[in-house]
Amino acid sequence: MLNLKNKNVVLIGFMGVGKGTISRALIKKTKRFGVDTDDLIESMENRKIKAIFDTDGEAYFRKLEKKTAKWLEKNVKNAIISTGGGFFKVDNLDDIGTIVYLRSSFDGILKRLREHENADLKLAKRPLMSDKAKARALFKDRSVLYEAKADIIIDVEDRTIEAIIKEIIAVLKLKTEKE
Ligand SMILES: Nc1ncnc2c1ncn2[C@@H]1O[C@H](COP(=O)(O)OP(=O)(O)OP(=O)(O)O)[C@@H](O)[C@H]1O
Ligand SMILES: O=C(O)C1=C[C@@H](O)[C@@H](O)[C@H](O)C1
Repeated sequence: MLNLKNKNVVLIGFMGVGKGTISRALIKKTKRFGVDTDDLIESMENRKIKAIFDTDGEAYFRKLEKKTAKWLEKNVKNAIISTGGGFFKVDNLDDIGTIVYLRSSFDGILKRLREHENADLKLAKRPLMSDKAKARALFKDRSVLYEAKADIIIDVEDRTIEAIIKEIIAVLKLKTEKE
C-alpha cells in the first residue's frame, strides 16, 4: 500500500538527477502546486546554499532541512515537492508524502550535466559536487539509502521527461488536467 499521507509527491535523489526538472513537468501536467526544499531554505535565509555551507557549515544546513521538513509535514498538501540531494535523511520524510526516488547511475548524472549549457554554474552551486571523487563516493553510499526510503523507484537514465512523468502519474494514479 502506498503512503498517501498529505497527498504530497516527494521527489528524492542525487544532485543533478532531474528532481527540479521532473517536478516542474509534473506541476504543469497535474496543475498542482510545487515547492523545492533548497529554494525554501535559500529564501528563508536570504542567501544561497553555497554561502550557507561556506559561512555556517553543512551541519547548520542540515538543521535548516529538518526545520523545513517539519514545516512541510504540517502545512503542505497536494503538492509536488522536490528536495535537496541530502534531504531524504530528515526524520519525518515518511510523514510528508509519497516518496519517489529518481534513480540514475553517477556517470549518467555527470553526462547529463555536461550536456547542460550551464553545467559549470550548476556544479559550482553544489558544494558537495566540487570534488568528483568524493561526490562519487557519496553517491555510492547514498544509493542504497535512497532505495530504502523510497515508496517507488523510477529509473530516469536515458529516458525522456515525458516518459518519466507518465510513469509517475500512472503508478501514483495522479489526476491530470488539460493544458
Ligand atoms: N529526463 C531528462 N532528459 C533530459 N535532460 C534532463 C532530464 N532530467 C533532467 N535533465 C537535465 O539535467 C539537468 C539537471 O536537472 P535538474 O536541475 O532538474 O536536477 P536536480 O536534481 O534538480 O539538481 P539539484 O538537486 O542539484 O538542483 C538539467 O539541465 C535538466 O534540464
Ligand atoms: O546532496 C546534498 O547533500 C546536497 C544537495 C543539494 O541539493 C543541496 O541541498 C546541498 O548542496 C546539499
